[in-house]
Amino acid sequence: MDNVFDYEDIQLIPAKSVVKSRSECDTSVNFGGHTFKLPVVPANMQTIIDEKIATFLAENGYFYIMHRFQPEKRIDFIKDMKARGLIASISVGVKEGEYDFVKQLAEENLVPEYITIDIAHGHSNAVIEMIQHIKKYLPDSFVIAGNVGTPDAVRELENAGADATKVGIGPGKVCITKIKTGFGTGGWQLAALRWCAKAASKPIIADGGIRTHGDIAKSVRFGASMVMIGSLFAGHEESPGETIEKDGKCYKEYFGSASEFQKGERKNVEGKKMYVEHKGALMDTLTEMEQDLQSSISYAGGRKLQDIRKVDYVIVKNSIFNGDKIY
Ligand SMILES: NC(=O)C1=CN([C@@H]2O[C@H](COP(=O)(O)OP(=O)(O)OC[C@H]3O[C@@H](n4cnc5c(N)ncnc54)[C@H](OP(=O)(O)O)[C@@H]3O)[C@@H](O)[C@H]2O)C=CC1
Ligand SMILES: Nc1nc2c(ncn2[C@@H]2O[C@H](COP(=O)(O)O)[C@@H](O)[C@H]2O)c(=O)[nH]1
Repeated sequence: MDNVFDYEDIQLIPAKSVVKSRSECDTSVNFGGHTFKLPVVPANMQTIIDEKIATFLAENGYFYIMHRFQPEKRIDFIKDMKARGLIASISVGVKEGEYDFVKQLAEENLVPEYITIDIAHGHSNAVIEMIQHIKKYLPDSFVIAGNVGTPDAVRELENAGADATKVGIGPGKVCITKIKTGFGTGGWQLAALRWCAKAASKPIIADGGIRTHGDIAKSVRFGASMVMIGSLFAGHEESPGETIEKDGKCYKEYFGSASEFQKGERKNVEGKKMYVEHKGALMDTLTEMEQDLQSSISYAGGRKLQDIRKVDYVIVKNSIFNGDKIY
């Protein structure tokens, strides 16, 4: 790896605008055969998404991935989404019971449009075997496999049959993998994304480390088809986490999927819990993301999302925030 950088080390270089209004810029993306309003998906974590939010997102044209931490609810969830004519997008793990679950879906002819294999270290035989198992029993499901952080891993999972790979090991806000293990893409997630995207022949989801809406445009520039975001989606009125009040302010919990709060035990803990300030309605954030991304497209001198891919960039020596708080 030569140039190593992260989101805040990069600025995209503006090109002459070709639109009269930013509202002309189209942020939609085709991913896995469906078109979504934004190249953004809330993280498949228990304090970020639940059945209600998934339904809201699907009804309003946004991509979603339901988490896998209440496995017993997944069958009813898929049935419910199908009954409403909505896309079913679920997560699975790699333990023995998950193989039976996939077979059960096939037997009941319940075919989710998207299945995400959600594993910390996705470059493994366990994930490769699960990809092959899903492709055998549910060949029409679009399989997203992860997480990975190297071109080798991307190639191997694609060759095993994955339709998309998810890149990001350790850049998450509630992640402590980098501290506990010394490994990952934390601190150079954007460069890792570029590295992986160069090797990929199928779409990539950039996962973790997004701290501002501008980071979405940067992810697209460096090869992401979709961007998974946790912390920016935490703390909304609709968010599943517990709400607490402190010094007259409301906060909501956001915890890692490998935290002891998720696992119920202190074993192989690689995540923590934090409280984020209450942010209001989820729809307001999605609307602001869309407006900011429309603006990004206009600065790219384009009309559609893919135009961001063509812009130049510079690596800035100091933090682009110059010590300022982000907001
Ligand atoms: N994106 C990221 O940076 C990270 C995300 N996470 C999230 O935490 C959740 C839990 O992840 P995960 O622990 O994978 O899921 P599971 O707890 O379901 O573990 C999956 C299986 O993989 C094994 N396993 C876990 N880690 C490794 C490893 N490093 N090497 C070899 N085998 C391993 C586990 O066995 P055993 O437990 O016995 O080792 C288990 O059999 C997921 O939602 C994941 O996305 C967690 C860490 C990093
Ligand atoms: N190392 C860990 N990573 C985790 C854990 N739970 C979730 N995640 C990853 O973080 C992103 C969200 O990142 P954010 O910066 O947008 O908040 C999520 O999609 C997972 O990939 C965890 O316990 N440990």
